[in-house]
Amino acid sequence: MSASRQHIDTLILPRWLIPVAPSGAVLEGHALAVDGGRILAVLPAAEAGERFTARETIELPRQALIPGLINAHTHAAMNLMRGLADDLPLMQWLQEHIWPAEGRFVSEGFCADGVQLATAEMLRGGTTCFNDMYFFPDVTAATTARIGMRAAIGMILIDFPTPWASTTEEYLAKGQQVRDAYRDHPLISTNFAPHAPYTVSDEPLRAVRTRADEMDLRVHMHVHETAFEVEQAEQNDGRRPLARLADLGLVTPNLLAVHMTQLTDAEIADCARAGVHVLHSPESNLKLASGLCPVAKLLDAGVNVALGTDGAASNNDLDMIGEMRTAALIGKLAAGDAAALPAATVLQMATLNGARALGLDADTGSLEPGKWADCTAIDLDTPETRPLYDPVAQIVYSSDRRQVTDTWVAGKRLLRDRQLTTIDLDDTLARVDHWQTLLRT
Ligand SMILES: CSC[C@H]1O[C@@H](n2cnc3c(O)ncnc32)[C@H](O)[C@@H]1O
Ligand SMILES: [Zn+2]
Repeated sequence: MSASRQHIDTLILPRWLIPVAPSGAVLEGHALAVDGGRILAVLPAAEAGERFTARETIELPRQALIPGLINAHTHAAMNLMRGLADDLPLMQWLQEHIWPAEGRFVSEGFCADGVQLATAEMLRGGTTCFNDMYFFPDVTAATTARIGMRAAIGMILIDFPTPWASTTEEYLAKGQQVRDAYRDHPLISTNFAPHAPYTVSDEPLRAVRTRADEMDLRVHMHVHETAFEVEQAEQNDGRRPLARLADLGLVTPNLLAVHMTQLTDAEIADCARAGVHVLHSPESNLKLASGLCPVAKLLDAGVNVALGTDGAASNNDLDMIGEMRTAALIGKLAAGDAAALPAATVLQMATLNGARALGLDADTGSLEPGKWADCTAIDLDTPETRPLYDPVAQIVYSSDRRQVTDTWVAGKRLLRDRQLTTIDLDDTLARVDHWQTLLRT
């Protein structure tokens, strides 16, 4: 009998298996079969016993297994600036605090240590993939690949000199080097990341548009974050930033527009027609009092909306479970409709929609055969999450990131029973202490 069974790497047997796609069903008594880092099958546990023998069988009798969460917008290394400048509006926060600190302290070492802290936080919170926009993207990519997490790395661009590059040509050339170094890497992908309409002028944006079209790469950018941004653009340029981006040929299915708190109904329809993806960061929008993204309207119009935390200096955490709860609650308020953004929709925003935005949905974002085994186990057998009528509602509305017990990326268990397997936490925190002492001066 066993001779006819296929020998595979891993069988995971959770109490609830929530694949997100092809259907939003919650499966009980099912198994996830993993081999070579990829999902081989999602099938009834009894059938799994008949079809497979596994090198490792992992029983998770208290847990729900979901696709790994995808943090679709962050600045990972900014974890070292968590709490550095709070309770300020965006432009004062950036101009008076964050940009001066970045000019003084951001370096290869800062980014390596900041990314190590951020990946530790994300893996402990069930996130398996993040989309990053920050200086030294080469360091972010190398650190993330060493740890074994998945990331989309932004080839950043901004009109002023920074510790990473000085001129448009240098930003683009150094970005291209990162792209070349990680071409075909199983964990690292790249995109263009011009900072925002108010910090990148037309010529560099034309260069991005040409290259993004040629390479079919995403363009990740903060857009319509605040009313001030839109008003300033109207005064200075006579157009709203989105209209300027459209004139530059950037409003396409490759645009990943972050924030989008200021949108007319006509702009929502334009985004839907153009296939723009919106990366929603509700907690950063709340903390900086930037505005409300009309998520329900965007979803109703057919826009793909994914979820991200933004950086830890404006959130102040990289907690995607908390972000789901906030997105659901604020989404209902913004829509004036308690039925808007139900839990299953928000879970999809934090998983499959993120993968779609990043162009990674053939590889991750749901628990389907052929995709990488990027998944997260959440203990729902706790006083805080009982009684349990609906596991998806319980994850979004009642659970906490500390209930995440295990996280896998490409079949590798990076968090095992709450212990990180590829990150030395003591070393990470010692490095954080060093930066805290420096930044405090
Ligand atoms: C060019 S690297 C990224 C750049 O963006 C800054 N940043 C972080 N969060 C935000 C935000 O919410 N809006 C605008 N800019 C942001 C970060 O500090 C870096 O300078
Ligand atoms: Zn941001």
